[in-house]
Amino acid sequence: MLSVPEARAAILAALAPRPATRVPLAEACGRCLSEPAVATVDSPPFAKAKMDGYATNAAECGSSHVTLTVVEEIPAGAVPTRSVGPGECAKIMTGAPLPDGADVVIPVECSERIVDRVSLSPPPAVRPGSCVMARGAAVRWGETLIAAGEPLTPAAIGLLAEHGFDPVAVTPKLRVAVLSTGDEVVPASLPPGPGQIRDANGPLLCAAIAAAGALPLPLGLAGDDRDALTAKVRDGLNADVLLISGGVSMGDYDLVPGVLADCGVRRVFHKINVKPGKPLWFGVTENDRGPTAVFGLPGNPVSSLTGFELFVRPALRRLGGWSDCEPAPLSATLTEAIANRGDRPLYRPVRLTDGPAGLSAEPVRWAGSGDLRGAADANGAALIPSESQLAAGDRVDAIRWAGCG
Ligand SMILES: Nc1nc2c(c(=O)[nH]1)N[C@H]1C(S)=C(S)[C@@H](COP(=O)(O)OP(=O)(O)OC[C@H]3O[C@@H](n4cnc5c(N)ncnc54)[C@H](O)[C@@H]3O)O[C@H]1N2
Ligand code: MOO
Repeated sequence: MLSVPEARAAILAALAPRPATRVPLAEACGRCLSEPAVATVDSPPFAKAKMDGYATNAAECGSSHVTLTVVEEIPAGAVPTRSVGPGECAKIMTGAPLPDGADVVIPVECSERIVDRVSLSPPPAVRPGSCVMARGAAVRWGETLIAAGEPLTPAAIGLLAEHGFDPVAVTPKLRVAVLSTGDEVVPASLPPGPGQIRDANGPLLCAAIAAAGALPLPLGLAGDDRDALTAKVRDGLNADVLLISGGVSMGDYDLVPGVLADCGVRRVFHKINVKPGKPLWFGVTENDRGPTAVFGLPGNPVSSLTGFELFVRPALRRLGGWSDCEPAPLSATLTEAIANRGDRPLYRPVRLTDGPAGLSAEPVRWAGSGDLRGAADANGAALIPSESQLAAGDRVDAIRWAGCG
């Protein structure tokens, strides 16, 4: 059986970033540029006033009182029509270009206007550049703004806008189909009959997909019937990724691996040495739309969630062109003793909290891979090695789940 790192490496090796698409900049947040963005202008493009006030030369500001002639007014958006010489200044608004001859702005609070002259009380130690943002202080033309493979943040979107990247070439928003299986499962909106349960995995996985910045495509439910399951799977293979929950283990009705093989999905691996999530199945297939990555996630809801965080999210990052696809490695201090008597490494739901002594991991009450109550109290998982007994204060590796603070 593959270890977690081996399984993740096999997934990342089997997948490649999707080809770029041009989208309006407003739709690009969270996605990756397909090539680096290079500055098209200096920023700011001209030396500009950082305060409303009077632009003049620092040489005029040597004494605590100085009276200057106001030669013009420069609102933001206007261009100075003349330079300022000795004994002169220009009234200027925040964001307006400095006139030639000026290298400081004295804030309006330090001034008293007398018709076309102004009496300034410059703050002590005014130096050239005071209250001025120099041309190119933030960015120089031609420098790399954002590398390919970095997910775009709101600030990055603003930076791209500043340099005219609209529309912008990014990896496409991934479409992720979600199918829940099992005769016992009914939609969450309906009352379950005897022996039945509501579908928790469909809504859980759709929420995790959305939190990962992809587009969930809910396919609903398929019972333990080979033909019905095959029809739904074929539908799901039109997406970039298909997630199927349930039916991947050893039971007589665990039809998923067989149906996927019938549908031409090439198995990369089945089963991982981890708890929860051991029976996870992963494969890929090619069709008219390009490759589809297929995950058979174990039916227990916390197994599906763990499988998503450990394997599906990195796969989405890989397809989305991220340069770093691995879950962020965290190290936390256990707040209480915890044992793993099993023979598989355990990703134990915990509450991760930042404190003065660093990150702590508090095990939540948890009854195992069917216990969503415990998982909902957690915001991540701590890795407890197989057959180990850890004490309060021991350090553990941890991961944070998406969408949890
Ligand atoms: N003989 C063996 N039995 C099992 C093994 C094994 O190695 N040998 N592995 C166990 C492990 S570990 C897990 S995890 C489960 C996963 O099995 P399946 O993926 O086949 O899932 P199901 O049997 O369909 O369901 C398991 C469990 O989860 C419930 N479930 C299923 N779908 C949903 C849903 N959409 N929402 C909420 N709950 C769901 C289902 O009713 C079962 O209780 O197999 C073990 N068995
Ligand atoms: O690995 Mo299963 O996922 O124990 O619950």
